[in-house]
Amino acid sequence: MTTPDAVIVDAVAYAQAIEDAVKASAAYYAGGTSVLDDDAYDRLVRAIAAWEDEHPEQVLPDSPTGKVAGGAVEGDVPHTRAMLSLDNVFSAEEFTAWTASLTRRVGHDVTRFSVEPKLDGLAIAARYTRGRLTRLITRGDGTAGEDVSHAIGTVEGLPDELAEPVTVEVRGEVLMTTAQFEHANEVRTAHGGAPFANPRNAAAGTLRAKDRAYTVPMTFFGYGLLPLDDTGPALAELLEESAHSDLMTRAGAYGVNTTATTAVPGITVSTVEEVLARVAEIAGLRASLPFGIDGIVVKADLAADQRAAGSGSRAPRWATAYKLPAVEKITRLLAVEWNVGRTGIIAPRAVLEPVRIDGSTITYATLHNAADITRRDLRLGDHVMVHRAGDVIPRIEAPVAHLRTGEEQPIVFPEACPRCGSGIDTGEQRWRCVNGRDCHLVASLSYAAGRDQLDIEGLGHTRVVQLVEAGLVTDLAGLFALTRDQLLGLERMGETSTDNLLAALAAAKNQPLSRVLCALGVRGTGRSMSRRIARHFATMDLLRAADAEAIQQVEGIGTEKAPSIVAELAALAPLIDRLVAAGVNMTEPGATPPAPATADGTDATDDGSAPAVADAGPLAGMTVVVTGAMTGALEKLSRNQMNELIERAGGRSSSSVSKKTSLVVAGEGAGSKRTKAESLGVRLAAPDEFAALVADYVDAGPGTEPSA
Ligand SMILES: NC(=O)c1ccc[n+]([C@@H]2O[C@H](COP(=O)([O-])OP(=O)(O)OC[C@H]3O[C@@H](n4cnc5c(N)ncnc54)[C@H](O)[C@@H]3O)[C@@H](O)[C@H]2O)c1
Ligand SMILES: [Zn+2]
Repeated sequence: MTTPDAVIVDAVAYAQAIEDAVKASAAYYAGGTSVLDDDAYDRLVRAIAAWEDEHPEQVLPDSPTGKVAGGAVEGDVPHTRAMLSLDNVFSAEEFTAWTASLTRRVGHDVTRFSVEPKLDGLAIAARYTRGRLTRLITRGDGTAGEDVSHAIGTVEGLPDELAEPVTVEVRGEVLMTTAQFEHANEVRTAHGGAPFANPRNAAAGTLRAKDRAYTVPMTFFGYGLLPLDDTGPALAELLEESAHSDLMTRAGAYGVNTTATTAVPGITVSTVEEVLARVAEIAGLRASLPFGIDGIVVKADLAADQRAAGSGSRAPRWATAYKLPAVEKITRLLAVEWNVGRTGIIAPRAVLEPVRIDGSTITYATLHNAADITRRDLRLGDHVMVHRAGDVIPRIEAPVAHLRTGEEQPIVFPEACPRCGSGIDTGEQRWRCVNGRDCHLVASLSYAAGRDQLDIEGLGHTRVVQLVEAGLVTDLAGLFALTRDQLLGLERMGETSTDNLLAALAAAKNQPLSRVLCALGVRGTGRSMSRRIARHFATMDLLRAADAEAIQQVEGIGTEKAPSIVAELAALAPLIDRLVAAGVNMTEPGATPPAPATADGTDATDDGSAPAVADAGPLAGMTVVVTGAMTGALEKLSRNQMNELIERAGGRSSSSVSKKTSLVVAGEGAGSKRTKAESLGVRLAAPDEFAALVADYVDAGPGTEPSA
């Protein structure tokens, strides 16, 4: 209930709203997919009710308000006693108010409540004659339902024969458990049918379907037991006078399934506080239940109290549904991402148009595997029913196929591992990178060897795969332990390439700390962040000694990122130690280490001496943006190397031009950034001019100190 109700402005909109609601209800109760999720439907009905309050003389006969099933369903088998809906409460306050009105109607405080889960299926009346199940009837409009006796034998928990030869009517909910729902959709799609949107929908559709080529099981939970016309007078009276909880015990003894068999059995309690405690308990178990519930039903347990409270035309006054937040919403599928897990499993993940479900905004949902996508015929742009319960990862239940516009696009499956670029083993339902558990290693080594990190020439992706597959390297440090013989033993590895690779590896050991950090792949720190950290701490030792608070001194690192960087570095400690042992440089040339903190925790520089952070260099205090192609002395530098150069010279590199930019180095072909700099009056420099400005820093290659 986070979205406000729609407001109906005139009679035309009112009539349209009624038509929409009736159509949605008809689909909802018949097992079709409603174009509205429950929240949207409830909001629409509330808007209709609000308009009717203002215009009581214009209420249309089709209006869903005040009717069982919104008046959208009919039936031709009369019920012995009306099968009603339930009124709702949404909070402890509303519930307490409800008990107060119950007290008024009954004439005294109700001191025995029955509390049971509100099962999310559909109501059914099962008639037993001398112990044999003879007829199944849906709720219909409440006074008459539809005969669905064809479903006898497919509903677990509703035995063909009771333990006693009694003539009674059992009422309860038919639903599909999560497992039954998945099975039903498998069978259904195998028969060419469209998958059901959710278990409730599947149960409604399955119960009403006649002459299907297949049957799929459902489950029944009883919550009512009453006499039929030919029930013997003694039993009839007993049933009329029994408390709800006793009727449930009796139903169980007859062999009917009830909530007593679940993790959330119906119980009786005597106070409002106890009811609320049980509500909280059931709500807490909701996500772990093997079937859906959408609330908790609270009933006056004693027959006398129920009689005294009576019933309205739509709902009894002696019971109410304490509704839980909806766990399903309709939203759109925008994209599918493919992520590689620790074991190399490649799993699709749905990117959704953000939608609020049960208090959180959902933007991703699991999609299990590729076959699952195909089976459910999901397409990009589809409206989809998304389910989220508790902390369980949200999942897409099904596309709302009749909302398709024709603009939907097929979902493209990856042809290579999205992490390491190797092949994909599609032999099983769950796709897997051919490198399996080593996928991550291949990817992280390839990344570490990349041009902007350790820049190890000759160590491309294929070579990395080769090294990993041969078992020669198991982590980054292993690269530096490779021997000439080991390399020569590899396929397509001649003397020259071996020596070149060894030389490249030796040179890589002299890369500055910023690049080593980046190569380590510390989560949350890309290239520029690694540079900022390295310049701030100057040495790996000082960085490793820093706590979260100290790391927050680095620009751009906040309270969230800092502890995670500390944790990552701690986890990487053994690897860092091995890199140090292998002789890898762990200092940042040109950076001055921060001054140590004094005993009282303040910076030593607080006494007015020079600030610890190096502010020397020709670019001190400047923010510099590079655009276009570099020429002259800078020609060979990649964009990343240019940024390194700027930072060595005391500046700050940035990729976008703003009023805060101090200087834009505009090379050949510079376009919009140059124009923007001009319009903002930001200083521009040609590559040669800039090269002269930072001349002292240009040649400061890996591991060398600036000549200044
Ligand atoms: N999405 C749509 O288009 C659409 C259309 C119509 C209705 N709806 C939804 O249906 C709901 C209202 O419909 P309703 O009248 O079928 O249900 P309800 O919420 O009014 O509840 C009454 C029903 O609860 C069930 N129930 C479950 N456990 C029970 C228990 N322990 N004791 C007694 N009854 C129990 C019974 O089937 C009973 O008929 C609304 O929440 C609405 O959002 C949605
Ligand atoms: Zn891979």
